[in-house]
Amino acid sequence: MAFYDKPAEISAFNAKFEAQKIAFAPVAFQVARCLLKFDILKAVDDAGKQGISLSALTDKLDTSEYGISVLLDMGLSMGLVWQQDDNFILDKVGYFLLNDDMALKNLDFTHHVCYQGLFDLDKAIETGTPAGLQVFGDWKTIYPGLSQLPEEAKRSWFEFDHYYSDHAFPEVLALLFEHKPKHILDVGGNTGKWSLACTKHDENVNVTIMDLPGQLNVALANAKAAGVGDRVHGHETDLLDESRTFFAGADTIWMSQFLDCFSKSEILSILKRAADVMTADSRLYILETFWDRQPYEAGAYCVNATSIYFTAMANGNSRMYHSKDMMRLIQEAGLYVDQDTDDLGLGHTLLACKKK
Ligand SMILES: C[S@@+](CC[C@H](N)C(=O)[O-])C[C@H]1O[C@@H](n2cnc3c(N)ncnc32)[C@H](O)[C@@H]1O
Repeated sequence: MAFYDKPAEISAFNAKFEAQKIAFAPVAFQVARCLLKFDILKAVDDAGKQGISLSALTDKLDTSEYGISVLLDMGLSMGLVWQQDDNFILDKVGYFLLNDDMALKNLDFTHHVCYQGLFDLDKAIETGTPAGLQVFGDWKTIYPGLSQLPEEAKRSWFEFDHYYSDHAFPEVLALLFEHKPKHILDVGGNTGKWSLACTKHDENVNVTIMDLPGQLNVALANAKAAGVGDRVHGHETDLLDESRTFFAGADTIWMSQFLDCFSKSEILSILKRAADVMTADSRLYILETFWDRQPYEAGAYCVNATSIYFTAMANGNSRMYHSKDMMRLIQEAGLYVDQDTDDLGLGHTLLACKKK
């Protein structure tokens, strides 16, 4: 990690400007979203290097002249567009907002899942509960409610989750199958994407998905539809209930983007229960995005911002961890890290653990 280890080199004058940007950050966010939603940025992009005037944009688009002008003027201040004479021209940040799929997924998730609930971030911090989640329902954590979220929130939650894991899965699949697993326990298997990838990769492997009932039903239906229903099995559980033990028939345990859904004490309890069903030959794989292991500062920014989703919306007590915290918990649970691989997928780390 080559960032966050020295004070910013910035003048007081510019630092004061940065403080104003933070004060108006939700405004900037919603302006960016509207410039995308109403195709204004796209129309500016389509106009190329010579750009396009406000009146030409008004003729072209369904949005009012007032709407376009007020959004684009803020777009100038945000560096999304620049102006030459009367024409607006797309600038670099605007280009990436329009074309970078990670920025689009993050924006979509922030708007549909987090935005309203973030109003209650202070209450979440004070109470250690996901106080923002009440905008969607009365669940203790977001996970039992995932399949019942409003349509747009549900779509963007799954797209966000899958965007990150989909990028990592092809690379980690090869690493996992180096050890020729026969039966994989996919803990928090969600919609079954990993189980389907494993059963496609190896025609003999079996997978048992352990998850809450809502997700498990969807995952098993997906496995059946993919023709691998006989090799993808279900084990319904709620791992917040410490009396629930792990499925014991697997040689390999897989936890992808899973432990970040739990507090440190919950992780310790989960890892101890995993260790209880492991033998000296078993392997437990943990795939996570640790903020300190990101190759670029942009990655650490996204990972730390995602932590706040866990605080306000998901459960009020979990986060994207520093890798040292996870290492301590792994040790305390009676396991050790046998293999530690960074820079997989989009800033993912794979920890292969064995029993001490
Ligand atoms: C962030 S998703 C990870 C999905 C998938 N493993 C991936 O990499 O894309 C977390 C998963 O953990 C499950 N989960 C959350 N809380 C749980 C609990 N208390 N018991 C069992 N599963 C839980 C959720 O239902 C969800 O499927």
